Amino acid sequence: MQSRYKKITVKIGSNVLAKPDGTLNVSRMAHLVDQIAFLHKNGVEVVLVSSGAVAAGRAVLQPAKKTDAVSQRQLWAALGQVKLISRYSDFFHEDGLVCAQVLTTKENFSSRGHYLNMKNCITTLLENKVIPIVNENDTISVTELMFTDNDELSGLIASMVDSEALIILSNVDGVFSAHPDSEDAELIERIEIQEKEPENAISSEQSNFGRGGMLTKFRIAKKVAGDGIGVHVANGTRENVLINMLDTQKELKHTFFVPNEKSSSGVKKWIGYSDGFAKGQVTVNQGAIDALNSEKAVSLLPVGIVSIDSGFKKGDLIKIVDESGEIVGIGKASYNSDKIEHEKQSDKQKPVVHYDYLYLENRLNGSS
Ligand SMILES: Nc1ncnc2c1ncn2[C@@H]1O[C@H](COP(=O)(O)OP(=O)(O)O)[C@@H](O)[C@H]1O
Ligand SMILES: N[C@@H](CCC(=O)OP(=O)(O)O)C(=O)O
Repeated sequence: MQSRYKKITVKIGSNVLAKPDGTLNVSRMAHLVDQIAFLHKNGVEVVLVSSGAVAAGRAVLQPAKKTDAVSQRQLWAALGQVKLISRYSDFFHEDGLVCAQVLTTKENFSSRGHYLNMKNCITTLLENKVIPIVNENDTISVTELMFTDNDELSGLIASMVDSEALIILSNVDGVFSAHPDSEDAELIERIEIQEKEPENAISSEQSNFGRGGMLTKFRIAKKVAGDGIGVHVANGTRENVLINMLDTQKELKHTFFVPNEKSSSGVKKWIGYSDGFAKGQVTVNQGAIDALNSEKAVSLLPVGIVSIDSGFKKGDLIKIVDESGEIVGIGKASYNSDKIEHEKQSDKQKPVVHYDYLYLENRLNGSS
């Protein structure tokens, strides 16, 4: 088989792995594992991000007494992750492969040190021909510390390991022009990163077992494609979906988010996905926005800052917003916010955020 890619991240959604009664669809799991093993034997490195722990745990037992939603989820995830990974381990073993479990939390992405440790672990597994299976550590990730869903996590992982493509498998053929159940819904086969979100076409409601829904897939796919990684959203319940997608001789109906031509550097990618951990915020004027988004490598100078919305220290991540509050980018502060006014008086202003530590939301024209 001639493969389109040599390194991919595959995300399998809860809806792909759960049967209507919530129990694990083991035959589907086995089929997906067989496809991954086939790709692996054809020289494709695969990182798997798999949901399904909560769905698998739900089928194991019901709580003995009335339990709040968070405790119930922790119970099911803790029970279900064991079932999930042991099934994967058995199926990969049958195909002559070894898999490993990587559990993570959103907080692990906030520290550059933890981020690099995780990257090193996954890279080492890949070098040893092991299939890493990543999931959120649902037992400790609760409420505000959670990823929106595993789509967000898969985007972070794809970017972290420098995948050529991210493949998001759900229970629909891709992104539709309206809810897939409605009569006039059509599959959108190609989405450019400049395209606006069809907010009213994509309902935010989730399917039976999913967490984030199609809207989060759309948002994360655009962000990942902006970093130069092609994103495919396809139906994981279809036979041979992964092989048909990767084989250059085959065609598969699905949605493809066209990647930006240039990719961002490692540190910029990490900064780009860490907006939830920003400590400070500055508002910038239109002149600064135009300069930052130009073809040139431009750092953020104090002169473009209209206001300091929340103070920060040297080394903190800060959000950069426009005058209507829209996010322009995120960067690492070169000095404390209380120095900005003093710097503004200087003939040779030092950048508040150096270009090398600046991640722009609008990376449409090949700029990074
Ligand atoms: N415009 C749309 N195109 C495709 N799917 C949509 C759209 N609007 C809503 N959805 C729903 O999004 C669901 C998939 O998201 P989600 O529930 O998070 O699944 P998963 O568990 O695979 O991550 C689909 O089952 C579908 O019903
Ligand atoms: N970590 C959870 C995944 C929840 C989740 O994000 O599900 P999905 O919307 O299917 O990606 C689990 O394993 O059940």
